[in-house]
Amino acid sequence: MPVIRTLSKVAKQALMGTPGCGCQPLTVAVRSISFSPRQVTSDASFHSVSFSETDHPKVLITGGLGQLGVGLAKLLRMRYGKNNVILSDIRKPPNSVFHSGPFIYSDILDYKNLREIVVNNRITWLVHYSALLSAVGEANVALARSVNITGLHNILDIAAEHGLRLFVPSTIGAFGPTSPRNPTPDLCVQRPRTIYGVSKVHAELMGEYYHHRYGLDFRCLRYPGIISADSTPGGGTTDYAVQIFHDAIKTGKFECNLKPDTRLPMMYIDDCLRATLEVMEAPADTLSMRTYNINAMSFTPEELTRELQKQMPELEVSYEIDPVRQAIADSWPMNFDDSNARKDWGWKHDYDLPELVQTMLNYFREETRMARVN
Ligand SMILES: NC(=O)c1ccc[n+]([C@@H]2O[C@H](COP(=O)([O-])OP(=O)(O)OC[C@H]3O[C@@H](n4cnc5c(N)ncnc54)[C@H](O)[C@@H]3O)[C@@H](O)[C@H]2O)c1
Ligand SMILES: C[C@@H](O)[C@H](N)C(=O)O
Repeated sequence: MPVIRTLSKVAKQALMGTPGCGCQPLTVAVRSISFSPRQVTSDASFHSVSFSETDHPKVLITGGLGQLGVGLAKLLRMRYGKNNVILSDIRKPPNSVFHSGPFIYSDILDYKNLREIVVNNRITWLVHYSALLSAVGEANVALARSVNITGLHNILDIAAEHGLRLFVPSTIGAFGPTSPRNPTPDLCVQRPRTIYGVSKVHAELMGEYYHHRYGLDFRCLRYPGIISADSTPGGGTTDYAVQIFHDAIKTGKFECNLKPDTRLPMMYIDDCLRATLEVMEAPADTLSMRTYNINAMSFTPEELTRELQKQMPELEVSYEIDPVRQAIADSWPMNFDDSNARKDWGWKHDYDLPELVQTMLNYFREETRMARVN
């Protein structure tokens, strides 16, 4: 009974806020009475690992076989050692991925399995990449709701129980038609019209709530559309900007599913992965917020085509608009204001449109050359 009374007092303080003091004292109060978001058995705290800044973190990446996970694992393994970064997914990994470092099956909807992986591998950082993206999410709302929302709840509880540092990416898709679109600041109206966007706003808010309520070290970046050469996108609205390179090299022709003047924020994968590493390593006291926009460039299909045609004048682009993707794109930011990330933890992108196009073409040309040699 006294515990319940103390808890409700703590909860009341959390809701009302304490003038002149930050969230830290509340966090300490909550932890000192061992209040965790989900009922846990007593052995859970025995297995939890405290991460000292001088140690290497032990990282688990969920949804790691998508467009971004393998590249992130490579970057983190270079920094923390091969065996300190575990990739996981529900799909079978290709040989090259399986032999490049630890891989494990993990379905984020299976709470016990997740917990077992975190405990047995003494995980200290969790990068939560599993999700259904915007276009596939609209095609399967029930599954998107389950993976993106129920799965996130499992991740938050596991991370809070085991004192993990948790990274969850958000997206330009977390904004909607009533948000300011050019530029979109960190804090503004967020009323997305896709299940993907709704689930990502939910993730931002839940992560920040767990941070204030339970002291969870939650970190979140809103990624723009990510462009990569050696991995394929998983069904998003910005995928055209990757597909155009494949088709340009293979056939010299591309059919674009967005209108020529659809402007969206975009980023080369190396910038995205480096930003993720940098925000994960940033000292907590540099983070004035827990969810940041990050930006690099912003372009339309027409502008991307023109940049490509500087090197491939024969490239032909036609337009066959997909109404679902177009409606999504028309509700998203055109430009992202990432001044807080630049100010707080020194975010700076390396790739603008010309460097992006050059790097992508170099990759595909080299791949074609190698294929001819073999
Ligand atoms: N790629 C982008 O342009 C972009 C932009 C903004 C944000 N993001 C975010 O970054 C993260 C990674 O994006 P991505 O492009 O690699 O996504 P992706 O769609 O390519 O990969 C997602 C992975 O999640 C896995 N998955 C699905 N259900 C699962 C489950 N139940 N348990 C475990 N794994 C499951 C899939 O098998 C897939 O490999 C996502 O959260 C996405 O929202 C991506
Ligand atoms: C923008 C991002 O979240 C993803 N590439 C999508 O289009 O759905």
